[in-house]
Amino acid sequence: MLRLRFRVLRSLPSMLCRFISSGPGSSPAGGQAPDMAEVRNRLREIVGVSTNWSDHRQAMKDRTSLSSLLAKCQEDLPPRRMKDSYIEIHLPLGSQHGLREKYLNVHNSVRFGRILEDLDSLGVLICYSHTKDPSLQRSPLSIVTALVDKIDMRKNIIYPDCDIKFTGHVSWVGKTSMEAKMHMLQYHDGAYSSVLDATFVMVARDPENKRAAFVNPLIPEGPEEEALFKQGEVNKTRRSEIKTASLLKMAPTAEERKIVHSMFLNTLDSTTVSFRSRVLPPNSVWMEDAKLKGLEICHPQERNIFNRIFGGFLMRKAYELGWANACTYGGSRPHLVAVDDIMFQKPVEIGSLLFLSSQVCYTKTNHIQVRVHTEVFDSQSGKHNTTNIFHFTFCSEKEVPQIVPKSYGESMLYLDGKRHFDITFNGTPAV
Ligand SMILES: CCCCCC(=O)SCCNC(=O)CCNC(=O)[C@H](O)C(C)(C)COP(=O)(O)OP(=O)(O)OC[C@H]1O[C@@H](n2cnc3c(N)ncnc32)[C@H](O)[C@@H]1OP(=O)(O)O
Repeated sequence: MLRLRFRVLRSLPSMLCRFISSGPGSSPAGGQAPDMAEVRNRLREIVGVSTNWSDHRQAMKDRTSLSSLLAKCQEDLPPRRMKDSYIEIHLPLGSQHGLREKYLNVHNSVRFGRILEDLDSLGVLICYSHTKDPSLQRSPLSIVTALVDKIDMRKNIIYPDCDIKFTGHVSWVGKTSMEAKMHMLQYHDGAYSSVLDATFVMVARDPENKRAAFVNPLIPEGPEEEALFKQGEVNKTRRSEIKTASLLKMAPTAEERKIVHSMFLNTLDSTTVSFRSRVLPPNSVWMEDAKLKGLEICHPQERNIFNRIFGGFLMRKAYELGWANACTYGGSRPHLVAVDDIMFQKPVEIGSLLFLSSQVCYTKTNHIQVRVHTEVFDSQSGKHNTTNIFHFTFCSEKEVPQIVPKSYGESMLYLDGKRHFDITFNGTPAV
């Protein structure tokens, strides 16, 4: 897999105000950059949201008047450089005991769902920094998360009592969309080392979040930035190719058809001459028995700055359900290897009933590929609408049973899971 490293900008000073950390714990000496609370406060200021749910209608009305400030075309907006959006944020787990509780899991590690929430907020702030117009107090743009393209884990262990640092910047820009690259590092044994690299795609909308809005162009400076920008173009093309070849639109490849048929033959009952008698092979689990479901009532507390459900909250809930499914399936504690292609297809409205459904869809040795599908129920139309699809790759402590599809639909889920798994390990689906 192509892994571009971002060295030049890491040394740039933080763009925001500084805090000083105090108290014992595994923290580097000296000042600290802003924390996550500061990120969220900054986002509230940029958008101008109400802090009380009872005022949200008025706040939304106030934002509507900002529509006249939107650019008519991208060329009207001044270009930005990567360093204009560079941000460094600290999560002082080493020094702030109170904060640790929020992040701690029962395995004395960090809750990854919380990290997903932080990355989402940070990604949005990075994009607001890219599009910042210094002459305006509030941004007319509503910037939403469209996609988590990839999160690659570099370490299995995240210590709950050592400081964490996030860095990130806009790495590619389209007309109305922006790619944000973020890195998470942890301070341990006297130095910061990489924990994960993430790539998110954010989309700019008008103040009412009804139509797309132009964003400032990005001018890469120097060979490293040019390579990052080119990679953004490659990512866009890859995404569109994957979308075109989706099993929801196209038949599987010849190789994939062979895989499915061989699994089918492997489940036929050799004592009967029937296509219908199916027998589960040893050390296997039928796919229909590897689901775990959940429900969330979407309360105002989980709203984002645009009065919809916060994308990070959706990711945390989906991740935790997916993790629980992998844990039940594998019978031991799984750790996350990669997250890829989390799609935010539709906003989730406050008050929605959110149905989450996780499915183990592919396995290999001790790896488990889990897909989580979320949908909302519209009580007026009686219809369910898909809002998100999440893909997580986990690694279990021991070898796991093989997942076996029974129906044609399950076979497609299996192949889709395999494609995601192959992307994680080979950088491309092995089709
Ligand atoms: C604390 C604050 C955090 C706030 C963050 C959140 O919580 S946000 C909450 C979670 N997220 C959401 O609710 C978003 C839900 N999804 C949506 O509303 C919509 O699907 C969307 C706005 C993302 C996209 O809508 P449309 O598909 O109609 O957009 P449209 O076709 O006009 O495309 C606009 C631009 O987005 C890009 N685009 C759209 N979907 C994309 C995807 N899955 N992956 C990559 N890029 C995508 C297009 O290429 C285009 O870029 P170019 O114009 O450059 O070619």
